[in-house]
Amino acid sequence: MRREFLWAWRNYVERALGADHIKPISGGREDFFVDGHSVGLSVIEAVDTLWLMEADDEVDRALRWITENLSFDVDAPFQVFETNIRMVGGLAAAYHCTGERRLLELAVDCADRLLPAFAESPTGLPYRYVNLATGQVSDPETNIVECGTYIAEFGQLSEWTGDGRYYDLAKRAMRRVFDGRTDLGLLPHDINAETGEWRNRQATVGPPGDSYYEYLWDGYRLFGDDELKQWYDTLTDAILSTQAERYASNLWFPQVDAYTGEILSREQSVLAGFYAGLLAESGNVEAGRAYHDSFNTVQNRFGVIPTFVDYETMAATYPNNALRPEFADSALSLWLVTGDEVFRERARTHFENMVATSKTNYGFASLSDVTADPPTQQDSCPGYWWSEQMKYYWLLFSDSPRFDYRDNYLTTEANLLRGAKR
Ligand SMILES: O=C1NC[C@H](CO)[C@@H](O)[C@@H]1O
Ligand SMILES: [Ca+2]
Repeated sequence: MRREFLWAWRNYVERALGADHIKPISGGREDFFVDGHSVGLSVIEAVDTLWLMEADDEVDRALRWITENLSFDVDAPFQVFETNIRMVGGLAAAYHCTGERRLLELAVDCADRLLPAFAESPTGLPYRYVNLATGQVSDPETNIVECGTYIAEFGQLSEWTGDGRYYDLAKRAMRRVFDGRTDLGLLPHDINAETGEWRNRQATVGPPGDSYYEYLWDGYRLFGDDELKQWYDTLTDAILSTQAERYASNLWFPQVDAYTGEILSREQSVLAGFYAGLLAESGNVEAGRAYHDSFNTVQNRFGVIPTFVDYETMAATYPNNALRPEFADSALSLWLVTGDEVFRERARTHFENMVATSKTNYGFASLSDVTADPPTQQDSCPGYWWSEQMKYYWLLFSDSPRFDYRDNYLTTEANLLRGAKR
């Protein structure tokens, strides 16, 4: 795992250093946040993984690029949610691992440029975009993930700086979402930031519902906020009692109408696989195990889990897979909670199948069709690959001396905010 990661890293450094993404087939460069202007996303995503792998010369090289090149003074709209979980979170994790103060300053600078999206909103639900140079906000047509996935990173900044603004703004948005729950205790997923009105009826544990639930629990775990736990418990009780479905002896979470509970779709997103780990972390171990078992059935059937599978037919309704990490994410969480070797076996298969299907000339490629023989590749490697699955595999198999296996925390982008042992 370490050899594969460092091989891909060295190719990135040689061919695309500073680009948000490397194009792993052609060796080219690709922008993520803003067309025509990269901010070194893959460097920021890779730092804590390199550190945990004890590749300290590469950590130094990454820090050198960041301190010499990274600036958020960019006159363009950045997506608030993605900028937080990737850039604020990545810099915060790099600071947690290395203690390099400049990284904290950059994380705070980035977060400060995101704040107008919250402060300008009449409801406290953040706009989706903000211009990092001018503070101009845009797009109120948002969802509960992009409104409620900040408290881990923002709360950590409040703790480190003593400025409670970050935590308060993140929590205010989460409260507004929670206050909109239906009589069934379920949440639709699309919402208008200016009016607070729901824009749809469908509830999902997949995107764009997923990390709202994740961060309610994480905010409680990280900062001891019992109110967040109450909100999490209320919503999770409703999901387990109303949304869960046992089908062909597997546990699934179909999309349902938040007001009536009627099943709207039996498609499951590969991203929903994170939920198995969250359930286990929050005390619902059997449900977490059962949901991971369900996705393991899909991994065994396809080799690489398709972006969407219909669990009634077990057909891939959307056959691509952009190197999605969630099955490995929840395998690590379940292994940390239960110690059960089965989760390491499943993660090993996930790793081996990824290498067999995604490895290409200069790195690892997203797949356009996992059902093709062999699966077809796309010339793109997402930033989360550097932060997520390679870190999950490493932690599962390395017994890293730099990671506190008993007391730790990884964000939804696998940024390490607790548990680095320097
Ligand atoms: O929470 C997230 N959602 C989408 C990406 C991984 O699929 C990643 O950015 C992160 O894990
Ligand atoms: Ca995630």
